[in-house]
Amino acid sequence: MSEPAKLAAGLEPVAAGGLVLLGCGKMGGAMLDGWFAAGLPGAAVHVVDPALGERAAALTARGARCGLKPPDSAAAVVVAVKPQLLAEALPAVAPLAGPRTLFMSIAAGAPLSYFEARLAAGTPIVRAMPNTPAAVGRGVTALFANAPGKALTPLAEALAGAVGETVRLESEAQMDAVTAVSGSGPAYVFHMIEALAAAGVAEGLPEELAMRLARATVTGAGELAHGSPLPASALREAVTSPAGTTAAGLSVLMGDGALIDLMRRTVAAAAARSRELGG
Ligand SMILES: NC(=O)C1=CN([C@@H]2O[C@H](COP(=O)(O)OP(=O)(O)OC[C@H]3O[C@@H](n4cnc5c(N)ncnc54)[C@H](O)[C@@H]3O)[C@@H](O)[C@H]2O)C=CC1
Ligand SMILES: O=C(O)[C@@H]1CCC=N1
Repeated sequence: MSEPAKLAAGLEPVAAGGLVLLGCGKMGGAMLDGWFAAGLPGAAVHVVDPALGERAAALTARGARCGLKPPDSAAAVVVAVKPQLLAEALPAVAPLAGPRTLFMSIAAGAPLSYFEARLAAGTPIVRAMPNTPAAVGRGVTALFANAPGKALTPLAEALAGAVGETVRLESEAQMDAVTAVSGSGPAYVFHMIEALAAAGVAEGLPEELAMRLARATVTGAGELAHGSPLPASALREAVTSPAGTTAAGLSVLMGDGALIDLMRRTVAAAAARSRELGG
C-alpha cells in the first residue's frame, strides 16, 4: 500500500470539517481527484450526484460517502452542477448554509446574488471559474467572494489550488470575460489541434500523421510557453525566420488581424452567453 499523500496546506478545515461536492461530472470530478491527490482523506468527502454510475464504487472504496442526502454540517460545499440544474440541485445542500460553511460555486453565469437569495444570510460564498486542465493539475481558477466570503477566500484558493493556479478577481463583473477566456479556452485550443490537422491533410498528409503532428505541436508549444519566461510574442518570433515558411503562414493568420478578430468575436460570444446564463 502506498503512503497517503500529505495534506496540502490550507485544506485542513475541509479535512476536519468535511466537504460536500454537489455534482461530480467532468469539472467537479477533476477537482475531486485533485483534492484526493492533495491528501484530502476520502472520509472527509460526501458526493451528492444522482448519476454517479461506476464512479460511486471507486469513491466508496476511498472512504467517501455518496448519497442524495448530505451530512448535517460541512466546512465547505462545492457546487458543480450545470447552471440550468441549479434550481433543482441546490435545495439538497441549502440546509448546510450558514456563516461557518463556505459555498463555492463553479457554475458558469450564476451570480453570487443567485446564491445569496437562496442560502442563509451571512453565508460565505465564493464564485469560481476553473477549467478542464485541472484534470492534470494544470488548471487556472479565478475567484471572487461575496462580503462574508472574503475571510474564507484562502480556503477556496486552497481547494482550487489543488488543481492548478488561482487568481483573485477585482470585481464579479470580470467573471463573464474570464469564463470566455480561460473557462472555455481549452476548447478553442483543442479546436486549433483539429484545424491544424485538417490543414495538414489538405496539404497531402495522412490523417493519423497530421493529427499526431498537430497534437504534439500544440501541446509542445503550450509546454514551452508554460516553462519559458519569454512573452508569447518572443516565442513566436523565435520560430519565424526572415522570409521563411513561418512568416508566409503568419501573413495569413495575422494578416489584417485575422486570428485576433476571430478570437475577439469568439470570446465576445462566450462572454455574452455567460451574461445570458446569469439572467
Ligand atoms: N466543463 C468545463 O470545462 C467547465 C465547467 N464549469 C462549470 O461546471 C459545472 C459542471 O459542468 P461539467 O462538469 O462540465 O458538467 P457535467 O455534466 O460533466 O457534470 C455535472 C454533474 O452534475 C450532476 N447532477 C445533475 N443533476 C444533479 C442534481 N440534482 N444534484 C447533484 N448533481 C447533479 C450530473 O449527474 C453530473 O455528474 C457547470 O456549471 C459548468 O458551467 C466551469 C468551468 C469549466
Ligand atoms: O461551456 C460552458 O458553459 C462551461 C463553462 C466554461 C466551460 N464550460
